[in-house]
Amino acid sequence: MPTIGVDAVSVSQGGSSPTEQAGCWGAEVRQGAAQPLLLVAAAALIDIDGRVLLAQRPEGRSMAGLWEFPGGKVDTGETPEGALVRELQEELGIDTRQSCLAPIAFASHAYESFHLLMPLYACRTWRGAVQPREGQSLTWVRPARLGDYEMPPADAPLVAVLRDLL
Ligand SMILES: Nc1nc2c([nH]c(=O)n2[C@H]2C[C@H](O)[C@@H](COP(=O)(O)OP(=O)(O)OP(=O)(O)O)O2)c(=O)[nH]1
Repeated sequence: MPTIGVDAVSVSQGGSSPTEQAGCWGAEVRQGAAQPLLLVAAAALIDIDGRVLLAQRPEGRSMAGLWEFPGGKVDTGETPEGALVRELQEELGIDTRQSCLAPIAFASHAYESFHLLMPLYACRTWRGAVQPREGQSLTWVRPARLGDYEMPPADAPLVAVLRDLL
């Protein structure tokens, strides 16, 4: 059986240069010099009614006003899961050390000054009551209504996965 070489595949894609190709989410697929990679861990907290928690990014931060999944940057020496447990305690006052943090999707998105790599974990149980510890607004959203909330561009694929999953 004949094999198809890489050249043949390139031709079938239209022959545009790699940096001009659009990804499946309309984002530019950058090759060559990469921006620094930023690792962020985020959670889809799911309540007993199947709603997902979104937090609004406060004034003074990048992308202020947009709704996001709770979480934050993974510090040096931390695992993504460890960082997430810490962030959920800091931001929401909940304890997820004994929780099942199930990886369900990840975002890989080129922002202007960094490339975001963000695993998303589903979490259905935690200790304590969810509270906005950092002055952020919080809302519980049915999966079908996630599209009503303006979120960072990196989150679009994650919303699609959640809608399918829940
Ligand atoms: N937690 C979280 N961050 C997200 C999401 N989508 C998305 O693009 N991000 C980006 C925004 C930030 O650049 C970065 C998370 O950083 P962070 O929350 O720990 O820190 P920060 O707001 O102080 O970030 P920054 O102002 O320095 O940009 O990931 C999301 O759904 N959840």
